[in-house]
Amino acid sequence: MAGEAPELSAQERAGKAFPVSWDQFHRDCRALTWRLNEVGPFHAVIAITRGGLVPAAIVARELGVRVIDTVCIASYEHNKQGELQVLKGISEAAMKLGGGTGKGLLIVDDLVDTGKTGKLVREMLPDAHFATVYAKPMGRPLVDTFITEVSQDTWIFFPWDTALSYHPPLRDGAA
Ligand SMILES: O=P(O)(O)OC[C@H]1O[C@H](OP(=O)(O)OP(=O)(O)O)[C@H](O)[C@@H]1O
Ligand code: HPA
Ligand SMILES: [Mg+2]
Repeated sequence: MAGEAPELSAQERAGKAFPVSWDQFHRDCRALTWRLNEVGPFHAVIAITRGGLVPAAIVARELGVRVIDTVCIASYEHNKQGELQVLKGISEAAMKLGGGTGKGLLIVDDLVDTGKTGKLVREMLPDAHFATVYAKPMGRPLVDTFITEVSQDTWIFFPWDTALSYHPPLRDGAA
């Protein structure tokens, strides 16, 4: 259909790799907080698990927010997206802090890709501020604040999903 991104195979998606180190991730989260500090204050941070837990901890620490809640959503099996499953909704206490619509609440996730996860959480908290560290073009319109945009066919490798390992030289036989 016109205007829609073509379906990419797992290999194509994994082809353009964007590996992120712990150091880089921490820096990017701090940069995100600088921007969010202009928008707040926030009553609470809502982390979209699991990927949003790490940036939420860093952002909450920098902003001095001590109330942190989770919305638990699963959809990807490796790099293939399936049906979205809400495993746990937002707590009543956090809902109350956001006046039922999310006003004054900060939703944090590691990234938006297709935007499906972000859209679902935005529907739960329409007046909340939604921040991610990274954004791909399809999901970008859903995010209020982010730090780095990567292309739709890039796969971001987070430090908690990776480990240091041997990488063969580019030129055949150079090892
Ligand atoms: O914009 P979308 O295409 O919806 O994708 C973005 C979501 O996908 C990943 O979560 P995932 O469902 O893999 O779960 P995880 O956070 O537990 O790894 C990521 O952490 C975002 O939450
Ligand atoms: O690029 C990505 N990297 C890691 N997890 C993801 N979930 C959706 N897109 C991505
Ligand atoms: Mg996630």
